[in-house]
Amino acid sequence: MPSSKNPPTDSSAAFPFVVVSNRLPVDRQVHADGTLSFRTSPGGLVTALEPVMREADGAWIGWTGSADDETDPFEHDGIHLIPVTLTADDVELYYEGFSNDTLWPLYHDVIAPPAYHREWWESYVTVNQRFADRAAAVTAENGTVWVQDYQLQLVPKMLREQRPDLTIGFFNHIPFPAYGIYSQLPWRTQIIEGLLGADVIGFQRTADAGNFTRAVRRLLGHQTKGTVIDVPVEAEAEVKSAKHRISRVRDDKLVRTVVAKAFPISIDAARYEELARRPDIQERAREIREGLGNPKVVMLGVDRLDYTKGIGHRLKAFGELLADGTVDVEDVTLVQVASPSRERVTAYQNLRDEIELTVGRINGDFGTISHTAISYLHHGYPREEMVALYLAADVMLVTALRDGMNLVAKEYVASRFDNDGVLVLSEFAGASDELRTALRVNPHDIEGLKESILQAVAMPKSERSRRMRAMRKRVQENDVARWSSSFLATLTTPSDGLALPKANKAAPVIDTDAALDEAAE
Ligand SMILES: O=P(O)(O)OC[C@H]1O[C@H](O[C@H]2O[C@H](CO)[C@@H](O)[C@H](O)[C@H]2O)[C@H](O)[C@@H](O)[C@@H]1O
Ligand SMILES: O=c1ccn([C@@H]2O[C@H](COP(=O)(O)OP(=O)(O)O)[C@@H](O)[C@H]2O)c(=O)[nH]1
Repeated sequence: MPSSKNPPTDSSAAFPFVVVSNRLPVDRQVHADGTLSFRTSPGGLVTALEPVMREADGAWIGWTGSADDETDPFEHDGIHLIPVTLTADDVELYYEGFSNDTLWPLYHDVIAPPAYHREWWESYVTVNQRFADRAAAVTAENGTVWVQDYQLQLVPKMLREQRPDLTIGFFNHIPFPAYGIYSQLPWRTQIIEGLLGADVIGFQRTADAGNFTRAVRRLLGHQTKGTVIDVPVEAEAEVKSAKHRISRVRDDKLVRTVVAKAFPISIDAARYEELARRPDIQERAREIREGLGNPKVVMLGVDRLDYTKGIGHRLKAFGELLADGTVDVEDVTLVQVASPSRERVTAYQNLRDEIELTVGRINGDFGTISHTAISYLHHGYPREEMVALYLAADVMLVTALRDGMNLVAKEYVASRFDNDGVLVLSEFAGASDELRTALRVNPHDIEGLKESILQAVAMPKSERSRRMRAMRKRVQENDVARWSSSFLATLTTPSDGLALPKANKAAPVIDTDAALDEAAE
């Protein structure tokens, strides 16, 4: 049932291509004097989708980041933005609760314990319906809707029920857990059914797609082959509208074919290199090093302050290196950007306390009047400053315990047009599938992490350059434009790459009108 918030926009505003994500790329802020300002929303989803949307003539549906904000649709940077209102209760139950205290820890291998509350689930259903209604109201006939991420997993099914004419894609930016973990979720079947409303479901890693497909088999018993899932067709409208994806399988059953496959996300690599080549940004990088007292080695960590990012493990390794004297505070400084995130969720508040206590202890124990061991920054910085930090850093530390992709790792590589710098990269971040010449680490193994940090600090220039060149090639070739075009190509040309079951091979596409007649007889 359509929800009352944000009633459908005028039908004249119909977009052939619509992206739906929890967050819009910017928070629109109205100041007391009536002036407006825009602040970039946190996180890699926005970093990745912004360039895609600037190229596409579509609309982006999402939340502005403030409770009870009833902002009308507006244009920003050439992108048409359509806000969805979240009340203070929605923020607490749907966003902070079910999305970030149930799904987030569950999907990140229960690093923190997920909480299961029925009222959070109810709010998740209500808010997903609101996003689906909004998309249904603004998308042109036979248009394409691309739904993003774990906050909106019910939207594909809800949207298909209202608008079977649409082509629907879904991309999951975070890991999809193994069935042994996923099966904890009291609403595990509803979520899988929600996702199967899409025609193509994208994941960061092949392992995530495999975990999802296994969950589909275990919970629903649907047939799967390779990346293709056969979903039995129930509604007549579905058959009539989605001809190209309907096929007949054994026993004359009609199925929709859904593709579940890895499409590793990336960044606008050329844009990062362009920024890194700017003289003012290079000057800023020099200033940063000077401000730190020109240490021999600058190490850098950049993360949302999130327990998945392994910031504590990184600090432990660095603290032990200082304690055992292998690293001298006069020579090596760690800059840790920990940008504020989900600050009302208890697990995030506890994490902040822990991290800040550890930083304080390490600085107190090892700092000198002229050198601080860790420069800790609890801020969110604009992209230009991020690039200056990347240029200033000899060693980049990405030690996530679990991470969908980690765009910071790719941004570091894209910015280092000088082919210098060493990336220490957790094997539990999606980026590690591609950046094979990084120093790959298991962040739980503190001894191994310490050894890798020492190896990075002492690495000869020729080896740094060889490793960085290989990673740069990969990031330049597989940039965000390639990510979106390969996803959208799979979405809009469904026969591409489909490993159809044997019974379908002779006639993968059927005459659906005739099939309906037959079914009616
Ligand atoms: O919107 P927030 O709750 O403030 O969180 C920010 C975003 O965090 C997550 O980002 C993920 O997407 C990145 C791009 O694909 C990926 O590199 C990273 O590994 C993920 O953690 C989240 O998935 C987004 O929905 C949030 O907007
Ligand atoms: O102060 C900051 C910290 C981070 N970021 C950006 O936030 C994104 C983080 O994405 P990532 O995939 O690494 O992790 P997520 O936060 O999405 O889990 C990257 O584009 C960073 O450059 C930023 O612009 N300013």
